[in-house]
Amino acid sequence: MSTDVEALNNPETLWNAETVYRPDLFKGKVALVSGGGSGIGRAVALLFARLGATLVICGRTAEKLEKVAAFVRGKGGTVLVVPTNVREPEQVDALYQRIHAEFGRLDYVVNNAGGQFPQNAIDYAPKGWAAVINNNLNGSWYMMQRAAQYWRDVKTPGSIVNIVVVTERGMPGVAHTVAARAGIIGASRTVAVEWAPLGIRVNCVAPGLTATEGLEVYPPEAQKEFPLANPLKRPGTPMEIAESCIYLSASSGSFITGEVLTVDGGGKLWGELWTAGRPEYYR
Ligand SMILES: CCCCCCC/C=C/C(=O)SCCNC(=O)CCNC(=O)[C@H](O)C(C)(C)COP(=O)(O)OP(=O)(O)OC[C@H]1O[C@@H](n2cnc3c(N)ncnc32)[C@H](O)[C@@H]1OP(=O)(O)O
Ligand SMILES: NC(=O)C1=CN([C@@H]2O[C@H](COP(=O)(O)OP(=O)(O)OC[C@H]3O[C@@H](n4cnc5c(N)ncnc54)[C@H](OP(=O)(O)O)[C@@H]3O)[C@@H](O)[C@H]2O)C=CC1
Repeated sequence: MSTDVEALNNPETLWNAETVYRPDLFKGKVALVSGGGSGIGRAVALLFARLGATLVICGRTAEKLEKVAAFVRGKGGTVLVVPTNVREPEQVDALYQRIHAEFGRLDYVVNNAGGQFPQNAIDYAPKGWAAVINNNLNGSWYMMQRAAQYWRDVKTPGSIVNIVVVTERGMPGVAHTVAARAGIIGASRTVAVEWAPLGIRVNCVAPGLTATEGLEVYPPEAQKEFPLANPLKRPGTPMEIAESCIYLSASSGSFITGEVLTVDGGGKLWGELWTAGRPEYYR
């Protein structure tokens, strides 16, 4: 892939990238981004911070989070780092308690933490299936349910954006994650109705192939075919996904709930993604 993944994910580049949003959009607001230490999550976190939000980032690896935090603090922003494994409900609970103790409010959650490995579904070990479901269905659910409980208890409105994958045509090589994300999309549509009386909006962003360091887990034969992923014949950028998350979180999204915003360069209409390599039959 000729795309310069490192440059597109460089914090300074992201911080200075053009954005359609005004600098004080989130002044006085608090935003939580899971998986904020790398890739899409870092881009979303940096954009929230740039637009004036107080930022909370979580993920399993403290060092990655601290690097992002140091960068934002260097720009004058306020950041709280809470290392958290979203698969552990007690850790998720402690995260929300900490946010309340530090800031006394929370306005936006972008539920981005997640991941999977490419393998033909017929070969999944039960432990592998369970790990991906735990990460992407259970972990995302704990994060969104706890956010809703928080907003119910403090009686303030809130917005959740769940990062999922494009599920319409499935995606060979990652059936486990497609199953998990389809579950989150279904849950989001359902709780969008249940939680509307609480002033809580719940939406999803479904990125297509996006240029992050996370793509390194895919085999070279899959990477070679990345330009076939969509009619624009390029990966999306972390900034493009970040701006779509801001669109749904901010007042631009105030009449949108239970929706899935697909940001995939048209990939669900035309494109091929063989994440574990293309089988002979389809050559
Ligand atoms: C072609 C491009 C695709 C574009 C679009 C696709 C949509 C999404 C793209 C992205 O998400 S990009 C990147 C996002 N980041 C990641 O995916 C992070 C990397 N992945 C992981 O960290 C792991 O896959 C994980 C399983 C999610 C981590 O969970 P955990 O730490 O619990 O797992 P492990 O202990 O490592 O493994 C548990 C279990 O899982 C099986 N397994 C893990 N890796 C593989 C593998 N490479 N191949 C086959 N099986 C695997 C295995 O059963 C493991 O158990 P043990 O064998 O270790 O006992
Ligand atoms: N890049 C792409 O093409 C696409 C990505 N996505 C999704 O977007 C999201 C971001 O991916 P991307 O930025 O590309 O890849 P990354 O691997 O860079 O991001 C995943 C982030 O999630 C964190 N994370 C993973 N598991 C957990 C966990 N159990 N608890 C807390 N944090 C966790 C990771 O941090 P740590 O390991 O330190 O915990 C990491 O920061 C993922 O959900 C991914 O599946 C969806 C479609 C396409």
